[in-house]
Amino acid sequence: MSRSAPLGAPAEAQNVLAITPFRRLWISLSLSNLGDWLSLLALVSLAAIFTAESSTLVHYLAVTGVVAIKLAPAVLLSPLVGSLADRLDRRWTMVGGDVLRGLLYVSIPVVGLLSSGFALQWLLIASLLAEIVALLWTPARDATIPTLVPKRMLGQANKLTLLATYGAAPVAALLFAALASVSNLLGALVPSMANPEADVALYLNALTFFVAAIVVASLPLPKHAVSKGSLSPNRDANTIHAVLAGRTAVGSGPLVRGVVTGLAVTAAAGGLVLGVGRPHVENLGAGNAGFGVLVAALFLGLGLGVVSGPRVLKQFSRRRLLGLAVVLGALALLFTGAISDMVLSAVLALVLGLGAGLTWVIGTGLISVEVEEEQRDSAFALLHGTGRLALLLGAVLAPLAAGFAGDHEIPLGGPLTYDLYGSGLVLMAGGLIAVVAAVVAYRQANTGDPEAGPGLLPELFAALRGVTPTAEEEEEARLTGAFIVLEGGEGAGKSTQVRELTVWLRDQGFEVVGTRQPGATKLGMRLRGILLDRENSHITDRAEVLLYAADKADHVEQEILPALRRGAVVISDRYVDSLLAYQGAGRDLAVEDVGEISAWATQGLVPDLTVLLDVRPEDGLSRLGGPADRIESESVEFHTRVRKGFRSLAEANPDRYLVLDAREPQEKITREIQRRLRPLLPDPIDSSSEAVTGMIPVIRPEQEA
Ligand SMILES: Nc1ncnc2c1ncn2[C@@H]1O[C@H](COP(=O)(O)OP(=O)(O)O)[C@@H](O)[C@H]1O
Ligand SMILES: Cc1cn([C@H]2C[C@H](O)[C@@H](COP(=O)(O)OP(=O)(O)O)O2)c(=O)[nH]c1=O
Repeated sequence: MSRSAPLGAPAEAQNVLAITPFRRLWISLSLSNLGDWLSLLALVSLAAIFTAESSTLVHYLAVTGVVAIKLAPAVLLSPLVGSLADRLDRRWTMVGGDVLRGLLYVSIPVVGLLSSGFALQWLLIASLLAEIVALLWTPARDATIPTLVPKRMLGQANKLTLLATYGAAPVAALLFAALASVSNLLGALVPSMANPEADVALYLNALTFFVAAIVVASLPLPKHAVSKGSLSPNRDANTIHAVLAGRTAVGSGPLVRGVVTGLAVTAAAGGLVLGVGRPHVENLGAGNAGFGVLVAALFLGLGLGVVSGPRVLKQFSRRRLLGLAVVLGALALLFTGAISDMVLSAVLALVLGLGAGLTWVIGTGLISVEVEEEQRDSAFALLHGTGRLALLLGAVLAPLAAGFAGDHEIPLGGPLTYDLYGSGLVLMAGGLIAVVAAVVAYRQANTGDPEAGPGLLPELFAALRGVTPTAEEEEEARLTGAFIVLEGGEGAGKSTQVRELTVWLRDQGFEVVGTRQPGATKLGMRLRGILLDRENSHITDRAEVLLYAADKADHVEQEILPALRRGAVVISDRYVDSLLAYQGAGRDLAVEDVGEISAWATQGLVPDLTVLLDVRPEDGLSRLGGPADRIESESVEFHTRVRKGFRSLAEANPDRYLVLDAREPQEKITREIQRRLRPLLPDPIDSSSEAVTGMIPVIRPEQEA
């Protein structure tokens, strides 16, 4: 179906959480992730608290150090450690990893208590060790999921894992804010704690890891052969490699460049807020609670953007919306820096997260629809890689730059002064650069848009009023199903295969529409009656073309297009090739003329795959029972021309055809078609739901057990 988007996902009726081992693993993952995010906030806060008395530069540098240690290993080192992880037992890697991380996090406040001089150093060392352990733990987790969940439910399982990973962030941030707001109480209860909220966050964090370890230890995991083969680093996990390899995808047009630039801008903006957020809220007079709220707002906005993206302004150009989302994120960053108010900063962080989330879903959506299949994988790899690198660079460079810029008091004359802090300066400067880059991204994404409608504002107003810009655009956006056609001469076995495939696909949870031409609609039934009635031998060749074409027009508009818009898989017994072969080649009319008429009648809808069951007319006709209809009773020469017609159509377009010998046993033919169809069916992971940030490596669709 040349106009369509990728295939629709199977309607997943069952709930993957009903699988007990997966549910337990998922709970343990959610706990570990919650602990992980909590530790990021606690460590940044501790680093800020430990250096509160030091110079501004040291203060900011300590924050830089923690952020770099928490984020960099996952982005830069995962391929090296990932291949080592393949050689270890998964269960014990996860259990050991959780226990070790728990112990390391407990050790941070304990060492702080025993030797305050060594506290900051140990904090940095222990967090680095914990991150290295996490690098081994993540691939073990990723490889365990496919062993617990049937293949067809992997997509759902991966979405839930992503939810556990990123959904944990706002929960952890709010929890941290809550802890901070009761810190006086905590301090009074346990007077020996130097930094109550950060210490309690770390103890809680350790507890989540210990519980996660117990859950995983008791999981009934199937034994797996520990890989002893050569090291095989996962290409996608290596961010730098992915970015380098994906550069070729940039050549595929300004759209990819626009999406990559846009994501880099919003990811870096998010990184800036993570990086200088703690010192920034301190400058605004809010401590740890403010930092928790800021991070929670950022991630809530992100989640909101990802979830609402596909539904926002449905009738508005996706390319323009992408550009606007990037601009929105950049402006939010600029204002966060310029406005010294905690509540407004939190609202702006939410808007920034929203912009980043929208950029991510709209960008990935555009790439999966508009980038050629061969380029698509490298475009996604490039997108993931740049997003993660930009986030890391933003988060690490921001406190560094803020430290060098320093905090200043600008006299405004008289007793009035304006406090210009390094953190605010970095956010504003970053915001300015981001706005410029966002405008570039907007232009790139909208260069050469074949469907560019009226100007931005008229289209925006029209979309807000709910006016459809063009009927075509709307259709384009909505064809998400798959269209498969079976063709061939009389008695080739088409109806038999349509039946088999329908059952097979329904079993996998797809909505399937098995249909045929002519005669699938009310009008079609009447036309079929006229066309196949042997009494109607007077029908002229041209009239015959138009009658079959009328059936197709009705069928496409009333049945096929609505089903494809719903995301169904449509399998049709005969389509336009029958018209070209029977009326074009068979009747000896000009195939080009017949082609034009059928393209007009079918609104240009082309199948994703046409299976030609090739059969000699004598063999096919001999399989049929009952009296021959008007077409079946044509001469063998006519049917031989039809067969040639089909074969030359398939030869002219081998990518879109599967030609099979109809004399083969029926089951073998079914298997061959299934094999060809499988890669066309939806990927178990929905690419639009993949990770936007790089804290934890992107979950890969499938890994061999
Ligand atoms: N691969 C096959 N080998 C032998 N007979 C077959 C095969 N596929 C189908 N048939 C039989 O041939 C006849 C015609 O099949 P059918 O699917 O109705 O063909 P079509 O729809 O192409 O006219 C049926 O009796 C069917 O059982
Ligand atoms: C769809 C279509 C069918 N036909 C012919 C082929 C068939 O002989 C007839 C449809 O009959 P049908 O019984 O559906 O085919 P089969 O017997 O192979 O299952 O109409 C055309 O000539 N042009 C067309 O465009």
